Amino acid sequence: MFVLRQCLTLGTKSSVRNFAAATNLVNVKINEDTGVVIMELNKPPVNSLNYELLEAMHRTLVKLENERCSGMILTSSSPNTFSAGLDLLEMYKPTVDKARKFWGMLQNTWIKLYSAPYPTVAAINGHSPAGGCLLAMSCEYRIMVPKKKIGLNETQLGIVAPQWFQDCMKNIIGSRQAEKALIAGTLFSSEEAAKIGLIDELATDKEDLMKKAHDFMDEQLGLPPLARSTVKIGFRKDTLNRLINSREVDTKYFIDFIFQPKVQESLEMYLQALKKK
Ligand SMILES: CC/C=C\C/C=C\C/C=C\CCC/C=C/C(=O)SCCNC(=O)CCNC(=O)[C@H](O)C(C)(C)COP(=O)(O)OP(=O)(O)OC[C@H]1O[C@@H](n2cnc3c(N)ncnc32)[C@H](O)[C@@H]1OP(=O)(O)O
Repeated sequence: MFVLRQCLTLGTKSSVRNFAAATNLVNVKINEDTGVVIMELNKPPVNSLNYELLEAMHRTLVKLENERCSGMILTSSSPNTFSAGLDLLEMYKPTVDKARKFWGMLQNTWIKLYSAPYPTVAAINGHSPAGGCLLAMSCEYRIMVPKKKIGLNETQLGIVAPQWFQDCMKNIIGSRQAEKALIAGTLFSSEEAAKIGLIDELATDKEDLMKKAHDFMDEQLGLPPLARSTVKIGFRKDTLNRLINSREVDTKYFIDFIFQPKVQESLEMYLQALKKK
């Protein structure tokens, strides 16, 4: 399979097609021979997840349902960051309507990504805090370059990782480790994340990252797809249903929380600190 992949990558015949996207916020390429898709987040400088980026991801995930997609590798075009998490400007002094629309799109995107029947790999080529970590945790397998940071650091910002973010972490590293990490808002180095199982593999560099992502994909493509996806969804259904059955309550928590003056103050201070860096 590896030889086949090399031929497809290096061969003269171009079997890779750009997947028509209505925006350049995501670059999507599908290998027409293998059906493997690479979705690259492309919102410089740090892929902060605003409504438009989430909508572009969601639209792509919906489109992939009608394509011969056998698997998806999620990565980023930024040299240093996989995703900086939710765009803080979506939470800082929004209108209620804007906040509601934003949160709804985040929920939609997560539900699609978490429940994708095909194998999904996060090729984490840079920092991946908070919502960035959520995206990575929603994939089935995580590979990361060295010396970057990943984790749910919301507490450090004076905000709270929603239940479904927390559930994703618990499912990966276990309840005790997750509780400690969530309370402290720990950002782990790539190396620490590998030790506790938050990521599955460390890559040596970006080239090795993509090679390892394709290796994982090759292994998965050798499995009977229906059996594979049935087991996957079986493992994920409780976490999915917990949000699906409480979307409205979850949105209300989000809105009530971010509109508190103390939370707005924390966000303002954090945004200023980021700008001053
Ligand atoms: C049980 C639960 C019950 C109830 C819960 C109820 C409610 C929940 C309520 C809220 C939930 C919210 C959940 C939130 C999730 C999130 O994802 S919040 C976002 C957290 N993200 C971060 O903390 C990361 C911040 N960014 C960084 O640390 C760094 O930028 C980086 C390490 C990612 C990259 O570093 P550099 O390469 O050095 O880049 P710069 O820092 O210089 O940044 C460049 C540029 O981008 C701006 N920026 C960075 N991150 C963000 C962001 N997340 N949003 C918006 N903008 C961002 C930064 O300010 C710089 O801007 P300029 O100075 O160039 O204008």
